[in-house]
Amino acid sequence: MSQKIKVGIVGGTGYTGVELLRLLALHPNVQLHAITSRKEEGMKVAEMFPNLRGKVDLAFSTPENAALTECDVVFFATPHGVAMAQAQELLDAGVKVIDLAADFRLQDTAVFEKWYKMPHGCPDILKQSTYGLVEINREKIAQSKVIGNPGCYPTTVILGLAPVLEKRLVEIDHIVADCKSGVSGAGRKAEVGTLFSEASDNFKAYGVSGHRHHPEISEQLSKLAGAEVGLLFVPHLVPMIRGMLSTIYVKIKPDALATDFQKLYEERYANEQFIDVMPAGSLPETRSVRASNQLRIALHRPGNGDTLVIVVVQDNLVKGAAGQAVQNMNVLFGLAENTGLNHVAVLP
Ligand SMILES: NC(=O)C1=CN([C@@H]2O[C@H](COP(=O)(O)OP(=O)(O)OC[C@H]3O[C@@H](n4cnc5c(N)ncnc54)[C@H](OP(=O)(O)O)[C@@H]3O)[C@@H](O)[C@H]2O)C=CC1
Ligand SMILES: CC(=O)N[C@@H](CCC(=O)OP(=O)(O)O)C(=O)O
Repeated sequence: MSQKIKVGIVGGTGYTGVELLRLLALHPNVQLHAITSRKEEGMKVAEMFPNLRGKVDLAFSTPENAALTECDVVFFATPHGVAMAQAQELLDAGVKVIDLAADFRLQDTAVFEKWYKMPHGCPDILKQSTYGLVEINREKIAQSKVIGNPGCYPTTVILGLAPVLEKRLVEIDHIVADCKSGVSGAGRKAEVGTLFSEASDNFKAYGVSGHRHHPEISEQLSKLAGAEVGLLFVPHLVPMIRGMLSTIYVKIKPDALATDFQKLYEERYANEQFIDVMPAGSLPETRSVRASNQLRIALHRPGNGDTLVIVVVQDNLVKGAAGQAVQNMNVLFGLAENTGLNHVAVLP
C-alpha cells in the first residue's frame, strides 16, 4: 500500500488511547490525523505523554472539531456508548470504525442493554459489525466496516478454549475461567479502587456474581462449541500495572482422553504469529508478553487425569485492547497482520 491510512482516535487520553498512539506512531502505513479529548482540547499530545515527544506532533481536539470524517479509520478508545452515537456519520463518510469498548461486541441488543444499562443506539449497524478476534474471524473482518474489538478477559478465555471447543473434545456445561488483571484494565480515570494505597499490596476477586464480560465470553464460546456453554468466570485484580493471566479448567470428554492436546493446539495456532503455544507443562508469565501483542498459552493435565488446565497470558492493553485493534486495522486494510506490531516483550 503506497498511500498512508489516515487514522483518527476518539479518546486519546485514556490508557488504551495512549497505547494506540504508541503503536501507531511507528506504524509505517499510518498517518495520525486526528486525536480527541474534551478535557485537554488544544494541548499537544507529546506535552501530556512525554514518551511520544518527537514521535507525535498532534494536539487534542474535541470530537466535534477533530475532522474525523476525513479519516480512513477511526478508533474509539472511549467508554461504552460513545462509538454507537457517532458510527453512522462516520460510515456515511466512508470511514471504518474500530470500537475498543463494547458497543459492537454482543450480538443480542437485549443482552447489551441488560449489562451496559443503556439502550443500544444503532442495532442496524451492530448487525453488520464483526467481533474483532482475528484468529477466529479473519475473513469476515477483512470484509467489514465496523469492528467490535474484544474485551481483554474474553480474548484470553476464547483463544484459550477455541481449539478444544471447535473439535468438541471437552464437556461444555461447567467451564471455569479464573482470570487476573493488572490495574490498568480499569482505565485512567480517577477512582478510589485504583489508588496506589488501595490496589498495591492487595489482591482481590470482584464481579463474582456477575461481570459484563460473562455474556461476551459465553456468546463466543457457544458459537465455537455449536451449543450453549455453562461458564463460571471470576475476575481478580492483582497489584501490577499491565498484564493478564487466565487459568481455565475444563473436563475432557471420556472418548477424548487419548487426545494429544499439545499437538492439537500447536496445529490450530501454527499460522498465528501472535499466539505462542508453549512447550507442554510451561508456566507462562505476564512479563513474557508485556508491551507486546503476543498471547502465550500453556497446557497442563495434572495427574494425567480428565481435567485440562489452560494457562493464558497477555498484556491487557496490547493484545487485550490497542494491539488487537491495530491487528484488526491491518486486516481491514489488507496489510500484513504484524505491521507495526513486532514488539518483543519487555523484561524484567
Ligand atoms: N484498559 C484496558 O485494559 C481495556 C479497556 N478497554 C475499553 O477501552 C475503552 C477505553 O478504555 P480506557 O483507555 O481504559 O479508558 P479511560 O477511562 O482511561 O479513557 C477514556 C477516554 O475517552 C474519552 N472520553 C470519555 N468520555 C467521552 C465521550 N463521551 N465522548 C468522547 N470521548 C470521551 C476520555 O477523554 P475526555 O474525557 O477528555 O474526552 C479519555 O480519553 C473502554 O471502553 C474500555 O472498557 C478494552 C479492553 C481493555
Ligand atoms: C481490572 C479491571 O477493572 N478491568 C476491567 C475490564 C477491562 C475492560 O476495560 O474491559 P471492557 O472493554 O469490556 O470495559 C473491569 O473488570 O471492568
